[in-house]
Amino acid sequence: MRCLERGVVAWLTGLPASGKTTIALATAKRLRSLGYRVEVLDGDWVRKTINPDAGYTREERRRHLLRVAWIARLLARNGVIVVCSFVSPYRDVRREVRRIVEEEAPFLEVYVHAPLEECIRRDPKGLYRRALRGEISHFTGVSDPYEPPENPDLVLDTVRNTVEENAERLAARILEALGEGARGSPGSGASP
Ligand SMILES: Nc1ncnc2c1ncn2[C@@H]1O[C@H](COP(=O)(O)OS(=O)(=O)O)[C@@H](OP(=O)(O)O)[C@H]1O
Ligand SMILES: Nc1ncnc2c1ncn2[C@@H]1O[C@H](COP(=O)(O)OP(=O)(O)O)[C@@H](O)[C@H]1O
Repeated sequence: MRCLERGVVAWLTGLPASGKTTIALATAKRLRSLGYRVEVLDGDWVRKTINPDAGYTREERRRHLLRVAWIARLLARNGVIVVCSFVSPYRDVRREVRRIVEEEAPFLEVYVHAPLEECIRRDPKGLYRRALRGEISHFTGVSDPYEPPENPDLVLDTVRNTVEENAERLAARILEALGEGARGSPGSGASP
């Protein structure tokens, strides 16, 4: 197991069904196989466990995401690589998240991109179908806005690229932020 003095937070933002969870898990698997300690904080999981009362109004999402930012910060300052996957649709809230994390650890904003029509086509949970019928209020992409990042650290296109290609790119970007070198080879800059 590699021991980093300080980790990093990679924050995946994108529409529902854009591929955030899938990429987060594939990236974590890849980094763990290289010996890094990785935590994935995912919207569905956090909403089931830590934040069971969080709803989807703007203010509820903001409170939910700022709590996650603090958890991610604590983990990262203790040497854990944290991959967060949240719709996190509002630019100003993502800015607040970055500010919280960057006081103690590097932060990467990662835009997981697929066009809305493709997300609607995938619809793995059937939520777009329900939202389009008017059964879910404040549904991102349908009845609530998604504000794309203006200056993301990385863009992952989930139509053109496979899950594995995107996971490889994200893992490489994370290792770069850690100063670990592109392939994370042993002895390439890990903290003593
Ligand atoms: N109204 C509404 N808007 C957006 N998403 C909704 C909504 N209601 C339920 N869901 C499902 O909840 C997942 C989003 O949770 P997040 O915590 O990532 O959202 S947020 O960052 O607080 O905006 C999101 O999961 P993902 O598909 O994994 O993104 C949806 O499946
Ligand atoms: N290149 C890709 N990257 C990620 N997901 C993809 C890709 N191609 C198809 N998918 C599918 O899209 C869906 C994305 O779902 P999920 O990862 O839960 O997205 P999100 O967490 O953004 O809601 C999954 O069913 C996944 O198999």
